[in-house]
Amino acid sequence: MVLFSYILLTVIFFMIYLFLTWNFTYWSIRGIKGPKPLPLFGSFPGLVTNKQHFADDINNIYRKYKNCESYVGVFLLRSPLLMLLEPQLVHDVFVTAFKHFSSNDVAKLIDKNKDPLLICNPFLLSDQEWREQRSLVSPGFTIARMRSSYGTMQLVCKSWCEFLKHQMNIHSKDGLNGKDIALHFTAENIARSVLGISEITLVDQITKNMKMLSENNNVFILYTIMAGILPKIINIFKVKFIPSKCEDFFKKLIQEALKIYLESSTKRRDFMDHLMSLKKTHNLSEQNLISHTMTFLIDGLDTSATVISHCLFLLGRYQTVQKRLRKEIVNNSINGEICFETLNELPYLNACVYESIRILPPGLWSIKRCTVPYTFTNKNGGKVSLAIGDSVMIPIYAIHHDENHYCNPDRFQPERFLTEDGNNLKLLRNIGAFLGFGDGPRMCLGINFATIQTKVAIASIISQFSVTLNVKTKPFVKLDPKYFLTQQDGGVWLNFSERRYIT
Ligand code: HEM
Repeated sequence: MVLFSYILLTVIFFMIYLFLTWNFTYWSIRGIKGPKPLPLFGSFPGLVTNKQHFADDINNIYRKYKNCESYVGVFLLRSPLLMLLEPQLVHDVFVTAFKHFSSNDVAKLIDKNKDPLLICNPFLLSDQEWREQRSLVSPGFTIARMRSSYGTMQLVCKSWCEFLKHQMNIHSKDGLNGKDIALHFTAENIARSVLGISEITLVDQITKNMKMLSENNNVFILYTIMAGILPKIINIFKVKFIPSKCEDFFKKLIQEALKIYLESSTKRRDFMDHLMSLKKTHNLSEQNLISHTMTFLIDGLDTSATVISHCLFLLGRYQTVQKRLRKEIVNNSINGEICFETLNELPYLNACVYESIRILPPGLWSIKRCTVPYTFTNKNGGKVSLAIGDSVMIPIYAIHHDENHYCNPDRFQPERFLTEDGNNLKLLRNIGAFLGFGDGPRMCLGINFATIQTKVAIASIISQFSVTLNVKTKPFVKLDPKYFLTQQDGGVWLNFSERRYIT
């Protein structure tokens, strides 16, 4: 009996082992090199063990192979991915060969019937649906529309700085949590300048619900892991991405915003106004209006807060950069305020924001699906042909930290984004070395709003406060393995001391 149980257990373990490893030859039989995958973990143990961040696992593979290969075969748990190591190939995927890779891989995990708030989000759409929805909303993101929200953004900054002074009085020893205060700002800013809502209790609830969605969405995280082990599961069932409680909250919030717009007697020229004109011209349903507005909250709130908190972290760590930035801001302010056109053209502020996004990009990697067969050529002359449904991984964080493109890559050095003709960013993007907002036809739709929102927040803080790192903050850049998203290890804790004399 004991012997029988022993044999049965061995057979079961062997079957599980076979199941977990049978497709690990996917790349080797195509002649593609890559790290030896581990059963269950695939090529990225950090994803399961939490010992190091998933993006650091990617970075290790990138660094090991980049000098001899243009791409390697890797496994996300059990799912095969072709990881690109040469920025030029990455640029091809985003721009020149876009039609071959026009879908985001994550879209396959979402069921739009279960998540009606996501039905119009361009990030999750493919083919004709994506083209239609993106072209419908794009005119809502023009610089002219952003300009019309700028006055409100400045008011939000004022109340945010007052909030910080108050918080510092209460928590002077512990410092303030950079991500929390940045989320407070982006939530209030989007609530007031996009939704037209100014009730502060709602702002707190927006932050709470967004955190639930991005940090504590355990069901969806578990489902993503299961889909990595059993890819076919996505054809059988999908889970809801937005928990019902959050969905109800956001739906009511946006319905309230639509009501405020309709009842207001002043003409607005903002994003909401664009959506309302679409309602008339394209017969947009209320559900579509709500979903387009939700895109702003889902894609824009946490990403911008991440950039603001990390930019403050790096400015706190590099005091000479902070002083130079303050000088630029103060010299270009009139009565403590910067006008919209000037804000857009401050070169050092721009460079600080882009350098923060380079060092700690909110999108650490990207996975694109092959939509039309495509062949990549390796630097050693080999080739690999991808079929529809194969996926490529773009190691954004690793490319941003590659010393071939950025010397001393961990150093915060905004000067690298300054050139006399101001073209350095364009150059880096064209060689596939800067991907903070993606590139090509699917490049971040909210880039104008995101950069203005981030710059106005940083300018207000730096002109009014000296920012230093609290002792709780680890000074060297390292991703926190406990979070799937971008977060400095241990969090960002900041001290703000009010500046009495503007110099
Ligand atoms: C600093 C803040 C932000 C960063 C760093 C950022 C970054 C990105 C990145 C890397 C992508 C993916 C591009 C790709 O894989 O092809 C993206 C897509 C997108 N972003 Fe942003 N984003 C930010 C803020 C915003 C805001 C405020 C919005 C407002 C609506 C927004 C809306 C979108 C949308 C709709 C897409 C999908 C575009 C498409 O697939 O056609 N983002 N963003």
